[in-house]
Amino acid sequence: MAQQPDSITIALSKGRILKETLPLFASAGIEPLEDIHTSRKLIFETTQPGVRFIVIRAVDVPTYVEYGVADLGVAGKDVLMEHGAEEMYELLDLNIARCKLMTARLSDAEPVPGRMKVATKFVKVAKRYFAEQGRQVDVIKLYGGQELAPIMNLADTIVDIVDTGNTLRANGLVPDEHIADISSRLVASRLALKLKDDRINPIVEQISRTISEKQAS
Ligand SMILES: Nc1ncnc2c1ncn2[C@@H]1O[C@H](COP(=O)(O)OP(=O)(O)OP(=O)(O)O)[C@@H](O)[C@H]1O
Ligand SMILES: O=P(O)(O)OC[C@H]1O[C@H](OP(=O)(O)OP(=O)(O)O)[C@H](O)[C@@H]1O
Repeated sequence: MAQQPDSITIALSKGRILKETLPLFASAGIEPLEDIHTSRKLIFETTQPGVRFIVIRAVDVPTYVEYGVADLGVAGKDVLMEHGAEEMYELLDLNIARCKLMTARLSDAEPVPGRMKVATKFVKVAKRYFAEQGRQVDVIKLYGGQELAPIMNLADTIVDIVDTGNTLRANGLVPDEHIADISSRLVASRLALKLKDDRINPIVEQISRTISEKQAS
């Protein structure tokens, strides 16, 4: 379904941040016409004519936005850092899904002489981080459950999201180095900001007000 010139498409990450994202758009008068959590659909018309949501995997949000297929998108800063943020602008810190991107290792791990093996979903972020430190590493790509890698001796260290630290503790790991503070961001395509700013600005301003009110309460 091609985009109408005056329509707005908003790419939402399904998964853990969807539930916290929807009230922010609802405050700007944008609510899905169907239950987004139970439907198998990927496109949802909303209460605002010409504004629709697409609901996709978190890692795919930057792709839809950078190609200008989605005008706006919501994704974690971790996902944006890993993808690279060309052709898009970060408009707002939504202050949801706050966590940290960290390295972690087995609590009884000895220091690694020479090249370190790092397991992670965040290959580019990890390579950049260790390169900046002048440390030699081999990065091993995993798609989840990174905490298993040091236990199984697949890697010496992981780069992963840490929130409560429960997953690390449950697996005998400890957080080590802090790479970045993470939260979800509202991003816009460069094209949409040029061509549709009159439709986008009121949405962004209202969500920004809602975030400020939430922070103040
Ligand atoms: N434990 C956590 N606590 C708080 N925020 C988190 C946590 N884990 C991930 N996040 C944030 O929420 C975003 C979405 O996480 P989610 O688990 O839904 O996606 P994902 O694991 O990247 O996607 P998928 O399930 O499609 O592989 C992440 O990009 C990150 O910014
Ligand atoms: O510090 P905690 O509160 O325990 O949260 C951190 C965990 O949450 C995320 O996992 P997710 O549930 O997304 O699974 P994943 O292993 O597929 O990434 C992340 O990858 C950690 O494993």
